[in-house]
Amino acid sequence: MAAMSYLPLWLSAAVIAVSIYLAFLTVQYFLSTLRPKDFPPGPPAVLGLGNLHQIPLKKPYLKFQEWSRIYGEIISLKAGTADLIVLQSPEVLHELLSKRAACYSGRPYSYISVEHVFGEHRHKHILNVQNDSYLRRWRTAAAYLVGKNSLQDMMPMQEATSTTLSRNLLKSTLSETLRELKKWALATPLLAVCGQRLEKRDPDFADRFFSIQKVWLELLEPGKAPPVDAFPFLRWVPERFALWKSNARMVREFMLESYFSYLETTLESRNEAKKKAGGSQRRFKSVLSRIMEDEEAEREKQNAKATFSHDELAYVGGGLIDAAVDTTWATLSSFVLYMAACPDAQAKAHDEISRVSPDKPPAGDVIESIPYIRACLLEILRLCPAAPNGIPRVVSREDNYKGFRIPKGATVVTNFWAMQRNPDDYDRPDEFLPDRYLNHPLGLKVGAQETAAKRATYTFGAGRRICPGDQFAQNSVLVAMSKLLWAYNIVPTEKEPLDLDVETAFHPGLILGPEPFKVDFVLRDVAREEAVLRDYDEAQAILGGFGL
Ligand code: HEM
Repeated sequence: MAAMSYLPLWLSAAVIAVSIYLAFLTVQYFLSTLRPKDFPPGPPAVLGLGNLHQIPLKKPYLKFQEWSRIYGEIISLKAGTADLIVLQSPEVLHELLSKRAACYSGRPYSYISVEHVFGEHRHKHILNVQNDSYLRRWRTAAAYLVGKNSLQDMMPMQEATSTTLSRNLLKSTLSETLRELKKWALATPLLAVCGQRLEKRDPDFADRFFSIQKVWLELLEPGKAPPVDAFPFLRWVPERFALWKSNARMVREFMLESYFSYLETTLESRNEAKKKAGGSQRRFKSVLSRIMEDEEAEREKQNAKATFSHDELAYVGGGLIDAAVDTTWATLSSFVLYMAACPDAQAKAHDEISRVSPDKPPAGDVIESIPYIRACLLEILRLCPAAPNGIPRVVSREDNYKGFRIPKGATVVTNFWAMQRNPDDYDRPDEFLPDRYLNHPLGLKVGAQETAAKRATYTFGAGRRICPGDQFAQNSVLVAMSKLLWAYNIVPTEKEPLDLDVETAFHPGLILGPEPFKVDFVLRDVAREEAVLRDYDEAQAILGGFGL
């Protein structure tokens, strides 16, 4: 105060005003880390931190599940000043994401992704597309993965990559086995989306793809990347102290290179097809080539609808492939792990596949006649959802659910993990019991409440942003598993039982896939080797017939 008396009056007044303002901001900051009374319930928040210290950086869905038992189907958390809403029941998922889609279909802003990875293409990447007319256009285009006829057209591609996987496993050493599953997971959407065979790319493309994808997922993972959204000052740390900046650049460069290469491949094959027009060859139309065909037709019309630019198309293709690979890989790998760990279930699956396809590896249409293997897939999707917390949404305007206020700007997380392990719905929910789906189409236990919101799986999300690759992914995994089960016994390499514990056997990142595990693919009998090779040759001939 003594020092102030030497300052001119106006300066003293300014210092006091600034101090009051800063004090006000500080109080406001601290108060906004506490949960308002009318928000959905949740664990008590601490002044200054909210619930930040209680939200685990790894496998948060386990903690959310614990909280669902205490606080119910919808909880709210304060991550510092940010609001987080966790949906934990099919009913709240259906009500908010499907019925109130207008309010819950945007994606939250992520500084690292938007500013450092997407850059000038920020409005084109599906992970950052908001609930607007571009989303509708994007989703209409991706519908080539959804309709019944489109799924049928894709089937030869899924057969071909599954046959290649089965053939490659004949000669794979243990360390190569899991890599083969990854290559399959990339090869399938690559063929479907841009009509390119993985074998026709650089030999190191798959390895580069997976190492960059790992870096990319870590940049999205709380705990691996610094919390630059909660603490903006971290954005200004120079690159030499902020590894995430160079990692984001690496992801961005690979994204540009790969996305535009998918588009170039499609353009080349379309040009080739045009040159050969009138020839007898049937050509496969990938998702991107179908979109281009539609767009050309649209441009020829007067009053044409808006069409995609070259760059937008590259991002449609790239976004689809990126979203497909790790999720499908995780699902197939979990399936393989559970088959090896549960020999009784595998024996039933073997019986079923031998019944429907006694003499040769099954074709794609087998997926219509394997209810037990389908039940195994549903059980894998229930127990090991590849994205247990989905992809976050943002609330676009304030809403109210059963008297609870849901604030504008809150991030919404869907906890499929808790929904799919709820003992009120499922008998012995933590166990692998595929028969539950034979006893009830939704896998529900006797006496479980059946509401319109209940589904066989929630793993693909809900509402306007539901996964567009849902059926395509399920078909891919079913065809691959059918071919693998036809040819092989999947057995643990070592005597000890395989670990299935989510805490130790599964990766803690955003995608829930198994940590490396040891299994052998042992031919069920030697005669099957020749059949697998023949199946592979036939698939190659089919791809050749399609001009691939
Ligand atoms: C088992 C495999 C898969 C799982 C578990 C899975 C799961 C999911 C989930 C949970 C979402 C977020 C949905 C929501 O916000 O409600 C999503 C979005 C998405 N998925 Fe999948 N997915 C799988 C396979 C695929 C495949 C094969 C493709 C494409 C070929 C694909 C393309 C996408 C795209 C483009 C989005 C973003 C959609 C949007 O934001 O509008 N997914 N997926």
